[in-house]
Amino acid sequence: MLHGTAQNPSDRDIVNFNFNVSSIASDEPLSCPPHSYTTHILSHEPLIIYIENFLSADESAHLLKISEDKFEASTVSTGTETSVQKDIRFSEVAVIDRDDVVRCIEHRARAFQGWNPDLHIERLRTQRYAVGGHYKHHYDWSGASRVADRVSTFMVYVDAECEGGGTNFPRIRMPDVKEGRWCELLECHEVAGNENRGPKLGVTFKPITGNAVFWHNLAANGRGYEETYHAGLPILSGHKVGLNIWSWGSRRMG
Ligand SMILES: O=C(O)CCC(=O)C(=O)O
Ligand SMILES: [Fe+2]
Repeated sequence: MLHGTAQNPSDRDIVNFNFNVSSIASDEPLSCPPHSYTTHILSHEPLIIYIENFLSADESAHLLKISEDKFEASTVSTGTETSVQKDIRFSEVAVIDRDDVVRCIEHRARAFQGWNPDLHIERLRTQRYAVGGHYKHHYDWSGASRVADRVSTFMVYVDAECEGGGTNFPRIRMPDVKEGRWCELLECHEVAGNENRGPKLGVTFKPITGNAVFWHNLAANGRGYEETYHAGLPILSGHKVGLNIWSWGSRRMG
């Protein structure tokens, strides 16, 4: 069991956590339809990879359908108390059933990370934001246990019909955006005459339906990356539905 304080506020059910209970998706064999996606490395340390077409249109539609009657107000937790605090997190969360479509998405997330036998996928959740919805800056790793933690995150955009609502990492440097396609995927606020001032700190991923951002939460020595501090920025118009895929693994303290 893991004991301690979850910094990620949503995770009351993870605090008393056991790898053999239902919060972790098992990895029974199944046959999944072929699927391909495109990856772009944004950062090596911490590893951050942008994934285009992580979900097919059919998978996104299916996730929305099975989530619809399960959404509940998102909560935050201080370790001992769990409550709705809309100034910190204003959204709804649905813990979704593990049908075959969902299990194929779990399977894709495991395969992406190299089929590591020590890696366990937490039950998938969708998260819905309406206008004004947001999630203030936080870490997905908890640091509460020396044994295990959320080693990685996929933030998947299931339905992103919105202005605003980007996923913001204030401590990550902007890549060089003069060439390539980064400005399709990231907010690029070019200031005229600013070309020589070097890379800007702070990256915001645009929410684009079907795409995902993947990152490592822990360094090789078990330290939680402070650079993974991130937020779901407020929705200015429209709505956003995300999918959280968190992988648990052992935390080796160096
Ligand atoms: O909605 C987002 O862009 C980020 C959500 C998030 O960070 C989380 O659910 O842990
Ligand atoms: Fe997060």
